[in-house]
Amino acid sequence: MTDQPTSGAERTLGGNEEALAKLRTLRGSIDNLDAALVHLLAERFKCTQEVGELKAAHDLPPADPAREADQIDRLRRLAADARLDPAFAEKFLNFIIDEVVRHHRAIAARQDGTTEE
Ligand SMILES: O=C(O)C(=O)C[C@]1(C(=O)O)C=C[C@@H](O)C=C1
Repeated sequence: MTDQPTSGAERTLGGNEEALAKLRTLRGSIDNLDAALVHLLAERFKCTQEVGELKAAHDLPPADPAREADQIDRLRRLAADARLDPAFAEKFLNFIIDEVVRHHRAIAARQDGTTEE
């Protein structure tokens, strides 16, 4: 017996038990991978929080474009090897770094006694 369908795609598959089972297995893996991504991002932001504090303490600028260029080159190569679209990998990294730089600016502003945001 199959559990009740829980989404539109599951309802559409209806009585196709084989396809339904495959979809559910794949979605289980996707959920595990999404959880891993959240945990990895949380660890990354813990590190960048410390970098932000270090930069503010030593009056370093929040962003380091040369470092970013190296990271983008490296990630694009890794993506290509992994058969992931390098343009997507670059966009994803830039999205994360933009958020990190926003945090760095807020840390620096707090340290200067000013309020940013
Ligand atoms: O390595 C740094 O200097 C950081 O602040 C971390 C980080 C990143 O998130 O990887 C963020 C901003 C910089 O422009 C470069 C890299």
